[in-house]
Amino acid sequence: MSSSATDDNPTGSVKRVAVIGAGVSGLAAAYKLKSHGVDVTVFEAEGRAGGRLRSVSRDGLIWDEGANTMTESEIEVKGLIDALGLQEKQQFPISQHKRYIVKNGAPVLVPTNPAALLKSNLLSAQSKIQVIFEPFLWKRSVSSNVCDENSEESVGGFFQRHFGKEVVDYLIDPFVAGTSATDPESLSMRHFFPELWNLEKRFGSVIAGALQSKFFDKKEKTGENKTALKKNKHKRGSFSFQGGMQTLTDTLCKELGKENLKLNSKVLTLAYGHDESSSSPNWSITCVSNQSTQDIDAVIMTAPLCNVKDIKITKRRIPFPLSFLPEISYVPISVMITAFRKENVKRPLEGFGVLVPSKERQNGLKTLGTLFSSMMFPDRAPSDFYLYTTFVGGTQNRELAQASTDELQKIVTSDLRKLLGAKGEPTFVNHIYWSKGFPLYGRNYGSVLEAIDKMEKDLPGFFFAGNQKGGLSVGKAISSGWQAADLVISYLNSVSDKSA
Ligand SMILES: Cc1cc2nc3c(=O)[nH]c(=O)nc-3n(C[C@H](O)[C@H](O)[C@H](O)COP(=O)(O)OP(=O)(O)OC[C@H]3O[C@@H](n4cnc5c(N)ncnc54)[C@H](O)[C@@H]3O)c2cc1C
Ligand SMILES: C=Cc1c2[nH]c(c1C)Cc1[nH]c(c(CCC(=O)O)c1C)Cc1[nH]c(c(C)c1CCC(=O)O)Cc1[nH]c(c(C)c1C=C)C2
Repeated sequence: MSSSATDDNPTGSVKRVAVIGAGVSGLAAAYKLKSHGVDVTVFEAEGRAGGRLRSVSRDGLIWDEGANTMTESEIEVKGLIDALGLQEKQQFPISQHKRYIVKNGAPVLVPTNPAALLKSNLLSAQSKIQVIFEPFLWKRSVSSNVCDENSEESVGGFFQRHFGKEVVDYLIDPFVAGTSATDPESLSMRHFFPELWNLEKRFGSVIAGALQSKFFDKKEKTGENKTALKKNKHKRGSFSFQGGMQTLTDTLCKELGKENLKLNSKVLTLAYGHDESSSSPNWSITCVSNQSTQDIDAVIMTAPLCNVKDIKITKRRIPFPLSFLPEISYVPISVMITAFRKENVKRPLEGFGVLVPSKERQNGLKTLGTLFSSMMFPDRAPSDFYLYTTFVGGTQNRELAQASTDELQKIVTSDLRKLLGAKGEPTFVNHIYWSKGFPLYGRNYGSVLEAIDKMEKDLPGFFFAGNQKGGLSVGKAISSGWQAADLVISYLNSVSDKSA
């Protein structure tokens, strides 16, 4: 092992870290560790890197089979994109704020501000009044209003208390469908919207709390250069990259170097403990290809917990049973890519896409929603075609998620006919089925986080990252990888200090 003392590496012995999983969280963690002079190896079960970032380019079409867009909401994201020199490749969707929700069988433009919400016909007058009076009805002083701190209240229950059933049906329901393929009743408010959950605890009213905390944020931000904030205004909101989202993970792989990425290397065992050759305790890993890697100082795990359960872990040669890991529910989802000749789409909508509330199943609609992929990114299809990405299934219809391609094509084409006036059959179809698309942030999610904490506490140098800890989005996955790398760096420094 090479050794050279640097600021990042005072003891001179280069530390070795294993990252399990080459999805965006694992690659972000590995990139951060390598930037700090750590010898990092990423082990990936599949024959490709990227995980749920998977872009395809074929027949003049470019589409994403996993994540389609991301945002810069997390501070680590902008830094990473800048460090990778990807700003020039960022693609911001044309008219991305034009989003539609179906009401009474027809797409309605989603209002982008409170005034527009009050003018729109998405909500009835009664619901609008309930929204207007929420800040007054839910003042913190009326403590009976605020739910019990530890209750596992559902997202639907929380929003119905504050805003009524119609807001749940026509705003919250499509939002959670469009951001996690779930439904308001199956999600835990505390775990899926932790910020709003805390706003109610602090302020009572969600609206009053959001305004005040946004106000505080603004006050804190006055120190920042206001023009810089304005300059970056267009940077807010969703974006992708030229070639699709996988451009991000491909770039991370390039920076990491082929020699540090082991594909087709599903990790089977993790062993922690002393071995003869090393002075300090460390980890060893065996993979499906019978490769064994010794003398590892720390491990970052980004594989889904359902896969972690299959890994044999030992601690000082004693089995470390994972029976305490709770059952995690995953959300199945099918993604169907379709292309139609423009002359065969009578009512094309401009913008980001359309969401179908579960209430609209009564109008015969069966999909969760459709992204207007070539409207957002015109270079993704020939100029005389529209490209769409439609989502089917989720917790609202697990069976439909695993329907056949032919059956799904019928369902998707029928919905696009109703919503966009699509005629005939698509000229191109591609179907991807994710059996475990998303971890479900359900009401038992506290036990999942406790189990993750227990592993990190009981296994020295073992850290979790990924979309099961801290949120589903690409940005949150990057942030969790970044934070795990920081924890590893601190851990390695503390181990070095002890042995110095
Ligand atoms: C259909 C779909 C659409 C989405 N759309 C969006 C979107 O528009 N915007 C957004 O922000 N987010 C979106 N997401 C969510 C986002 O893509 C994911 O949450 C995020 O990419 C997860 O990254 P990750 O690194 O945590 O996990 P993953 O990408 O799942 O990576 C985990 C990796 O671990 C590997 N692995 C598993 N077990 C082992 C093992 N034993 N040994 C070695 N490797 C192993 C897997 O093969 C995988 O490559 C979407 C997700 C899906 C499924
Ligand atoms: C119709 C179903 C889905 C669509 N995209 C996804 C599903 C299940 C997957 C998905 N999309 C986003 C995320 C990240 C969520 C997060 O926590 O940030 C995931 C897992 C991005 C996203 N999609 C929508 C919103 C509001 C967001 C958050 C970021 C942003 O504001 O862009 C809504 C939305 N999703 C879909 C459509 C058609 C749509 C709105 C019209 C497709």
